[in-house]
Amino acid sequence: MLEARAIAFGYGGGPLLYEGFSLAVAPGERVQLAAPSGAGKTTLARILAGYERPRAGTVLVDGAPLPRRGRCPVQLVGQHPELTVDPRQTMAAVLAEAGAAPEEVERLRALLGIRDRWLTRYPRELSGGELQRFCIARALAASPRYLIADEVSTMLDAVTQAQIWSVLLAEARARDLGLVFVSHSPALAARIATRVVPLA
Ligand SMILES: Nc1ncnc2c1ncn2[C@@H]1O[C@H](COP(=O)(O)OP(=O)(O)OP(=O)(O)O)[C@@H](O)[C@H]1O
Repeated sequence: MLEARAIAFGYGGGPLLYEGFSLAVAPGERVQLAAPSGAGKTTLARILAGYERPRAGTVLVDGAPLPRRGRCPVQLVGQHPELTVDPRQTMAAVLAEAGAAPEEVERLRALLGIRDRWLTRYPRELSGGELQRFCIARALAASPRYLIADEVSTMLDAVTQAQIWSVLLAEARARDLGLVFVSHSPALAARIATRVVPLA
């Protein structure tokens, strides 16, 4: 179980975005975080994956806090893939970061349509959609128990969006992954979600 318990968060000394927010996600559940723009969905996604520390409350996986180093059981894929890759690394190195077996990397590459010729390039030499495929492959290669997907397909055309979500859905089902996602597309959300959680 992924649990956020009594989370309070505000940026700097600013007002709280939320207080006493709790959420529990079981393996296999696909939870849509729903709230108006600016309510703090992206922030909560970062808190759940351990990238932001709440002012109060805790994030637990099976009762234990997220590990401070090593592979995190909660992986985040965000809406700005260019911010999450090292610009000095080739894409082959980015993909290898998760430390997965070569066959698994190969399988994910094939599923996500990652071309051979992209591997020797640097992040700035790929389109946003191409880069996002790498970020999704890297997150899945880290064998997460929970995946947080924050508007992962916002920048993609309809065909690529459908392809990426069908991979995410198939992987989530096959691995009994818990999924927490943010999407501004009602049609997509209705297809993916097993539950909708309002943020405020
Ligand atoms: N690093 C930051 N420092 C200060 N304020 C921030 C920071 N990041 C976000 N905010 C503010 O915190 C609030 C929540 O932002 P967040 O991106 O989590 O909202 P959101 O619900 O994901 O919005 P959207 O649906 O528009 O993407 C917003 O008012 C935003 O301006």
